[in-house]
Amino acid sequence: MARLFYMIGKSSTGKDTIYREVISRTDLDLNPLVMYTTRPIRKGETDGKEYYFVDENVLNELEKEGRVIEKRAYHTIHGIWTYFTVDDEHADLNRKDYLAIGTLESYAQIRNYYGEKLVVPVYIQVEDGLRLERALKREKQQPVPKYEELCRRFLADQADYAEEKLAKAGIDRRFSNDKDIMSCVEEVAAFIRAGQKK
Ligand SMILES: Nc1ncnc2c1ncn2[C@@H]1O[C@H](COP(=O)(O)OP(=O)(O)OP(=O)(O)O)[C@@H](O)[C@H]1O
Repeated sequence: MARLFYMIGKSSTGKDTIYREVISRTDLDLNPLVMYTTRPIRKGETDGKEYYFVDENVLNELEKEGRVIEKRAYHTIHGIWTYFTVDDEHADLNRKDYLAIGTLESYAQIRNYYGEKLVVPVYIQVEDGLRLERALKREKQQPVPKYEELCRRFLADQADYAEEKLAKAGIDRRFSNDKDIMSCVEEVAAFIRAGQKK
């Protein structure tokens, strides 16, 4: 049976980094399920890789066509950034295994859309102080660091990933990325491999 391994976690827990490592493991044969966003592209990102970077008009068109599975809008200090998943020609969930990154909320909606058996959550966590340090270091490397946005996201994450919400969504397994990134990658890869055999 095909599966969608859905990676979630607060900002700067290492999801993108772990995602890149895990998806490159040819033995796992995972396909990317790339989401869409209206947020501006960051330095080092590629359209169609981390996200499809589109504008509001494209989002409105896709919604009219009934192809938006889930969407979430963030009221940032730079305007509204919408992240969304589209039932498009890239998703062949009947035959292939996929790896995606999303939020706890989008996970719940995707699971409702595709079903519990198909969507497997992979929750990444990092101790908050360490996570804030990593977020700041990453932001400093941007041409125009957006520190207010970093703080907003940090605080929003505390509410979005509250323990009761994790419990309600049925997240019982956690992958810690407090230490060396590769040990977390190995743990996630082993979990996916075991899930593929079930
Ligand atoms: N184990 C680790 N040790 C040290 N630094 C790490 C580790 N894992 C990730 N990082 C660094 O932490 C920063 C955040 O990682 P990354 O961008 O992958 O997080 P993310 O969860 O995808 O964040 P966001 O959701 O905000 O996009 C990056 O600069 C990354 O290089």
